[in-house]
Amino acid sequence: MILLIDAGNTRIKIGWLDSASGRREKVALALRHADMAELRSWANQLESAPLAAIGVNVAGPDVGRSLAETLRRDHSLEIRWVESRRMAGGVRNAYEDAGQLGADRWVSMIGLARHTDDAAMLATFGTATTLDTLGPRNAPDGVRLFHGGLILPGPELMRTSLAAGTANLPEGKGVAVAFPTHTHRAIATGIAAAQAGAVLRQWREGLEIFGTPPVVYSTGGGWNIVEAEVQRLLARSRNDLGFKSEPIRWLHSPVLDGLARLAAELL
Ligand SMILES: Nc1ncnc2c1ncn2[C@@H]1O[C@H](COP(=O)(O)OP(=O)(O)O)[C@@H](O)[C@H]1O
Ligand SMILES: CC(C)(COP(=O)(O)O)[C@@H](O)C(=O)NCCC(=O)O
Repeated sequence: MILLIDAGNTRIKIGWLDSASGRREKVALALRHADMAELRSWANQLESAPLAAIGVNVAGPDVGRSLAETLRRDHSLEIRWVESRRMAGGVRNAYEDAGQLGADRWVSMIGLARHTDDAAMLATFGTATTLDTLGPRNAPDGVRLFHGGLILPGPELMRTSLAAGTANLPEGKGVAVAFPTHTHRAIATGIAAAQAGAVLRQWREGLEIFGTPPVVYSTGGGWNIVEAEVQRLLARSRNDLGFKSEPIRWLHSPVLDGLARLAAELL
C-alpha cells in the first residue's frame, strides 16, 4: 500500500493506493497541521501496512519535516516529495518557470487528466482559490497542456482578512443574495460573487481558446461556501450563450488522483 499525501496551507489530505489492484481510499483523511498526531491511528487501521509514500507539500518546510518525521518514526517510510516539472504524467506545464508552479496545482492537473479527455478547468477552493485550465487530449501524442491559471484568496481567507483588516466588519456568514441589506449577507455575497466572477472569467477565456466550453470541475474544503453562487452564475452564462445546462462536477481529491498516477512512474 502506498500513502498519498497532499499537504495544503490549512489541512493535510491523506489517501492510499493499493498498487497491485489499483484500489484507492474511499474517503481521504483531512487533518489540520496541529492534528498530525492523528495520522498514526488512521494508518494503523489500514488493511495493510504502508510500504511507500508519495506527496506534495505547499505548506512550508516545517509541515514537510513533521510529516517526514512522523512516517519515519511510525512506519520507517521516507516520503517521495513531488515537485512541479515541465512534463510528467502525460501533462505539459506552460508555466514560464515550471518549478514555480505549486506542486499541488501541478499534480492536480495530472489527476484531472484522468477524469476527462476534453478541455477542462479545475476550480480549487482551498486556503487559496486556484483556477487552472487543461487542454484536450487531441494531440497525436496524447499529451495535455496545462495552460496556466489564477490564484486568489480562498473564501475563508477573504472572510478572515476582511475582519482582520477593518475596524467594523465581522467574519460575515450567510447566503448570497442579489442586493444584500445586512452586513453579514453583504460580506458573504461579496465573497461568493468574487469567487464566482473569477470562475466565469476563466471559463470564458477557455471558451475563447478552445472554441468550446471547458468542462468545469471543483474541489477543496471551501467549495460549499461558494457552490450555490458559482453554480448559479455559470448556469446563467451557459444559458445566455445558448449552451445546454451542465453543472460543475465535484472531485474529491484531484491531487491524490495525480499522485496515484505518478506513483507508478516514480516509486
Ligand atoms: N474542519 C475544517 N478545518 C479547516 N478548514 C475547513 C474544515 N472544513 C472545511 N474547511 C474549509 O476548507 C478550507 C481548506 O480547504 P483545503 O482544501 O483543505 O485547503 P488547503 O489545501 O489549502 O489546505 C478552509 O479554508 C475552510 O474554508
Ligand atoms: C497557490 C497555492 C498557495 C495554493 O495552496 P493551497 O490553497 O492549496 O494550500 C500553492 O499552490 C502555491 O504555493 N503555489 C506556488 C505559486 C504558484 O503556483 O504559482
